[in-house]
Amino acid sequence: MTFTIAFASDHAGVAMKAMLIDEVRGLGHAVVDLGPSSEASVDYPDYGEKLGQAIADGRARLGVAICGSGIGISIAANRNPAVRAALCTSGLMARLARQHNDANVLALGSRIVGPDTARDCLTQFLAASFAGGRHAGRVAKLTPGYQEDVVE
Ligand SMILES: O=C(CO)[C@H](O)[C@H](O)[C@H](O)COP(=O)(O)O
Repeated sequence: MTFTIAFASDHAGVAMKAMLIDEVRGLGHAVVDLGPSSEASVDYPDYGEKLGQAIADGRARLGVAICGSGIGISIAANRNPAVRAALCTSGLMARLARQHNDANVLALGSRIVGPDTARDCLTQFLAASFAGGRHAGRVAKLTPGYQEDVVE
C-alpha cells in the first residue's frame, strides 16, 4: 500500500528529512515536503503546526516530523487534535505506534537516532497497520470524532 506522506522538520532535521523523502519516494509513496529547504535556523513550532494542518485537512494521510531531539516538533504537531504523533527511537516503537496507537505522525530526533535507525523506524511505521479491537476505544479517547481508518 502507498500513502501520501507529509514531511516537516526544523533546521536540525533537514538532512534526515531529505534522506527519508528519497527513501519513501523509492518505495512509491507520494510526498508533501512542508520544509524547510535549508539549514538556516527556524522554529519547530511553526513546522509542527504546518504538519498538523496537512494531516487535519487531508493533504496527507501520514506525516514525518523531525527536529534535533524529536521532542519539540512532536509536541507542536500533537497540538492539532487530528494528530497522533509518536516519537520513536526504534523500529519496534514505530511499529507499535501504528498497531496500538494508530499514530499518524512518526517523530524522529536527528541528533538521537542515526540514519539506519531512522530508516528502520519509517519502514516499520509504513508497513504496520492499526490493530483495532481493544485499542480502538483507547485511541477514541485521544481524538475527538475518531473514526478507525479503514485500510484500503
Ligand atoms: O525541539 C528540540 C528540542 O526538544 C529540537 O532538538 C530542536 O531541534 C533544537 O532545540 C534546536 O536547537 P538549536 O541549538 O537551535 O539547533
